[in-house]
Amino acid sequence: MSGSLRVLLPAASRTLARSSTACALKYSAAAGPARFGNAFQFNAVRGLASEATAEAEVEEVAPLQSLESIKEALTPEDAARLKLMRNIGISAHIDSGKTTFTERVLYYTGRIKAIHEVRGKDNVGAKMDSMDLEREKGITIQSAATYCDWDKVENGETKKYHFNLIDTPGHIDFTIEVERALRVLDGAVLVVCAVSGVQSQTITVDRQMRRYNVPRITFINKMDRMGANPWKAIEQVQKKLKMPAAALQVPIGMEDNLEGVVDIIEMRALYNEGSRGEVITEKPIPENLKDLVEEKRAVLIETLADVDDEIAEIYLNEETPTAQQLKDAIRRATISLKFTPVLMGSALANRSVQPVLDAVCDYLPNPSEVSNVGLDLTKNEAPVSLPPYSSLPFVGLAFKLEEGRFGQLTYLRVYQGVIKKGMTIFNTRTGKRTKLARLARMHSDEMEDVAEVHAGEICATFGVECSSGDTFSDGSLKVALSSMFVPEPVISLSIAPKSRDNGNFSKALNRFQKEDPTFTVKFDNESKETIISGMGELHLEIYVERIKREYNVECITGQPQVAYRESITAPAVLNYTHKRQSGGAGQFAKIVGELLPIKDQNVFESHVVGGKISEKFLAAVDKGFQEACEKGPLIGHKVLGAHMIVNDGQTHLVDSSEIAFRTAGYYGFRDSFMKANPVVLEPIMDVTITAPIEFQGGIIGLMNKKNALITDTDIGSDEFTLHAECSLNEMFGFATLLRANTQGKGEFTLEFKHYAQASPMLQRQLMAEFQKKEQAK
Ligand SMILES: Nc1nc2c(ncn2[C@@H]2O[C@H](COP(=O)(O)OP(=O)(O)OP(=O)(O)O)[C@@H](O)[C@H]2O)c(=O)[nH]1
Repeated sequence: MSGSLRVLLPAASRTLARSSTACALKYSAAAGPARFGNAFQFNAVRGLASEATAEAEVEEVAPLQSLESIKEALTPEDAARLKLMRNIGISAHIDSGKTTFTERVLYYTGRIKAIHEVRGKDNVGAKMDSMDLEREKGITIQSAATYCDWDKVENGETKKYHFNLIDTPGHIDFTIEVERALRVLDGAVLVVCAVSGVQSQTITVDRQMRRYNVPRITFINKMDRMGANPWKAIEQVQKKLKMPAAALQVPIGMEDNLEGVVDIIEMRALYNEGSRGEVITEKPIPENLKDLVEEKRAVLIETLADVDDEIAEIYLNEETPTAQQLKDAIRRATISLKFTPVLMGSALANRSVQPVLDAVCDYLPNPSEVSNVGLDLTKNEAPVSLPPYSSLPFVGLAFKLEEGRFGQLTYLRVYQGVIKKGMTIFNTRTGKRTKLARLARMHSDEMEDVAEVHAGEICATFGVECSSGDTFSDGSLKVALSSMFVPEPVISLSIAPKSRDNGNFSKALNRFQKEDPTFTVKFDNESKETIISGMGELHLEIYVERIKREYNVECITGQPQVAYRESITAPAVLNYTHKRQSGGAGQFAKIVGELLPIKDQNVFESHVVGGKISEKFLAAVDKGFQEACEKGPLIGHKVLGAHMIVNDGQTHLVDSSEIAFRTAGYYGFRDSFMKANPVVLEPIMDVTITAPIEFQGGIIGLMNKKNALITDTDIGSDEFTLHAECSLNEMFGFATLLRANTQGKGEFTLEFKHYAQASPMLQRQLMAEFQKKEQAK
């Protein structure tokens, strides 16, 4: 995937992405989940984080300031403020009920006065789905940020917790939104459907959360549905997500008769009463549930004993832990990513949402319990920790850009210090300074102006020139939180406005490109076409629709095209001389070396000794090589997997120049490439299809026809899920096909898996098409 970063990120982030990997092992798990500035570091340390979890005693990352000044920096007011703050996301498979759940959270916390359903009859739509398109399709496309306060009673005292909440989309095509949200969150609620259990997207978001070390609590929703089975869902969390999990509750009644839950830690029954379930009434545990409660409490203790030393000791001594001991252990194990506590209820039926809010306070970390790591740009990008204390200099990350009614809106997470209206902030990538005219806290598409925002918080600013992923400081620090993991676009299509462009078409493309790094736009000089690329058909379809609705520009689009890659399968000799003698100054450059296959990246290396070719000329060869990799010789697609080594060559005193060496790099590569057994690679996708059981045979037949490799099938009570690997090429138009074959009841997701060699027939066909196009020029 490194190729994607090289292509998609601005130059500064590129350097960070590469160099920071080297210091990845300076990782501290002991202090809680460490967040690195860069996803690649996560990949590098993920093994540590997920396998050894918090036991991994790795060197702690030093803070920017001295330890003494850090200690002094934490004022008692700040400590109290942070203790009551939670930055959380809500993630799940499509249609699990995230938006419905969030709507209840906003209602119960008093943030909104009425509940509107997703695709509800009142035509208002849920608060968090603010785009028209979202309300129409009933899906969440953009993540929306909001905040609310939750009054929690602790030992008879009411404490006001402050939540920053991000609703994230479930569709794989909008996966970058999920990645962005996770980067800035300290914890998450994973919503799982009580009937469907762990689904394909649950696994994807879980993987994303692991990448960003986000602790999570699990909420099993839709307990009011027929066939709801929380125990099966928990088993799936353990097996499919490979995460120790246990219920903290037992449902009172099921399906239509769901009344509330038994809290098996405090041993009390909690009933939702009132027309919106807003009143929680505590009662003794119903007689008929006592055995089940005992059984599930024992399971909870046993599961915790496996992941927490204190509970293990109590368990081995055959003692019973107290409620407080259990709570402390759950908190420790959840924050160190060793366990996920499971709660259950129904958002739609207004059952048992409030205990989830209590669990967020009890078990998810506050910003000071997550160690965030930045890179010190003045010290060779050495990792530095950024404690969320208000008295330290300001550092913030722009994690999302959005064109709002009031101009460009930039969402910021404040990692350190305080951001104030009127202050000048400094973009550590571009060096640009901006005076902050406005600062706001967002509530979906509405906002509330504020004068200052403290460390740990999320806010929005206006008119700040930047790209998504840029770091800001007050000017006294030069640190970068660096970029997020950016998946590579796998699909492209040509697009043109139906009538003459009055500027709106380009405006729309510029804006979407800036907001969404997985959406790219380029102009193909040869075909004179504008090409947009993205993560799937739906992803691009949504943008075409938004250009029409938001910019009033109807577009004509071409057939979707697969992003193929060209690669080599054997080593080849490099020996190329570029010589030109036509009047004026001549050109001369000779390079000798080899071309080798390498996995998932393109690398240029020089082994030239004794200054036979100067550094300047070698850099020019590298440029020529990179240029050639942009358009391969076979079918004009990007090259992936080429390692060019130059170990010898020749220069001419007068005729050698950078241009000459760049040309030699370009043509030398192409020449060797053709001798290195070249092949075309095509994207292979992970396909997950869910549909009612009666369609199983038909769908298997459909996938066999597409030469898909069926890797797994799961049969539920009324639905089945099929997992397969299939080339993207074969999956075009699958939405229509699946609809037709399942009476519109089937669903599927596609996720890029890897590149694999295309069949000889497809290669021949693509090459013939390319040659025809070249000849027609
Ligand atoms: N029976 C039942 N239906 C629910 C429940 N929660 C949500 N739903 C329904 O499930 C559907 C999907 O709910 P959403 O809240 O839009 O789900 P989502 O996860 O936000 O969906 P995306 O944004 O498309 O990913 C809607 O029709 C809801 O009314 C529940 O607790 N019980």
